[in-house]
Amino acid sequence: MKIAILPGDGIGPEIVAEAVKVLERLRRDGLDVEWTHAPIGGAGYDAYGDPLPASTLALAKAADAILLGAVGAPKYDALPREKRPEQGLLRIRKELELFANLRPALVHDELAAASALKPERVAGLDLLIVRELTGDIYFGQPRGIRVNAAGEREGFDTMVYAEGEIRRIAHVAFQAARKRRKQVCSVDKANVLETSRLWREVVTAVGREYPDVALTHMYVDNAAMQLVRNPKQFDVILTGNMFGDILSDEASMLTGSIGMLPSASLDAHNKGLYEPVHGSAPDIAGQGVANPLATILSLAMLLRYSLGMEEAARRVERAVGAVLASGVRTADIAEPGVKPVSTAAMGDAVVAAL
Ligand SMILES: NC(=O)c1ccc[n+]([C@@H]2O[C@H](COP(=O)([O-])OP(=O)(O)OC[C@H]3O[C@@H](n4cnc5c(N)ncnc54)[C@H](O)[C@@H]3O)[C@@H](O)[C@H]2O)c1
Ligand SMILES: CC(C)[C@H](C(=O)O)[C@@H](O)C(=O)O
Ligand SMILES: [Mg+2]
Repeated sequence: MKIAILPGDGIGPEIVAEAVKVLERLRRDGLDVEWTHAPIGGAGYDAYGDPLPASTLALAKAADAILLGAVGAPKYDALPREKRPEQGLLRIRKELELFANLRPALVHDELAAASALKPERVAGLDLLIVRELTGDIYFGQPRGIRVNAAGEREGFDTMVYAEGEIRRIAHVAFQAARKRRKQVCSVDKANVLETSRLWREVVTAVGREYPDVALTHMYVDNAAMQLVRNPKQFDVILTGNMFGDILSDEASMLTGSIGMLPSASLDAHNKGLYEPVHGSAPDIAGQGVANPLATILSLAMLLRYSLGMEEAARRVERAVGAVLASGVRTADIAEPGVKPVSTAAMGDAVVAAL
């Protein structure tokens, strides 16, 4: 099995190095995997003048799965849009048709005290955000900055969803719910947006094919509030690209830190790109303090969904659980009075637990 490793920018290379340590350990134990590194984002721009170099895309297409760190850094902010690091990520998602973004928010008991909420509100929390990833206002045309009739510049984007795009992501959510607690909450803004009215209609129709799964609908503003008020009411949250982006960062704080949240972005055949939900964290990049667990847990998802190596995936997740139980903490999840360890020490602890 071949994995393309795309570290990216900022803390990306630091956290990905720890996931690679885990892979090295698994390979020593007989796992049949090999991997190749390639630049993406700002690193791609620096090397080839393109945030998604053709060689990186070719490597990603040829691989069985992709592990990505994060992209983006302030030094690229002034570049035209197509040269900016984030475009590398958006393009690889689109090129590989990775329309299904799974973002599980799971509270490890040991971290309940680190949650933004009271421990009893989040203890045992296990929700899954199913975010559509290749449509919505992220990709809709037209978009740009133009001069309006008053002679003023105005920015505009287009929010658009085709029925087929809604239908296929809805199926992913209902199928996921079948393996869980059989509840889907579809999140939209159907009281205001036409896109959302169609979204609700199509999701409702797909829901009829899953009579064993309970479907509810919620407006996104209410969902943002309910996630904080009573997150355990949710099993699977199904939503579009932009709402899912925002709600998943919010959900991360229920688990203690954004440094804990992994993700899988899958195509129709479970080929996937795996990455932490967080970004390149320029404020802490280069300091060796970032939490690598979201990336290591993304590797576990990669082993499970794209390589079919369920036992190896569980082994990695158990190792992370054991490390948390032993009290090892990076700064983002350290309780008051606990001396945090470095990124590398956290990776070493996971390898040792393996
Ligand atoms: N998937 C991605 O590659 C991705 C995702 C989000 C943002 N970005 C990009 O990253 C850059 C920075 O964006 P931002 O600051 O809004 O979001 P961010 O997620 O990078 O950082 C937000 C905050 O969370 C902290 N944080 C993030 N990951 C952490 C980790 N593993 N351990 C400890 N703390 C962590 C950061 O230090 C920062 O304080 C931007 O260029 C943005 O476009 C990329
Ligand atoms: C960097 C950005 C393009 C990306 C997104 O908005 O999808 C990020 O925030 C994410 O959550 O993966
Ligand atoms: Mg995001």
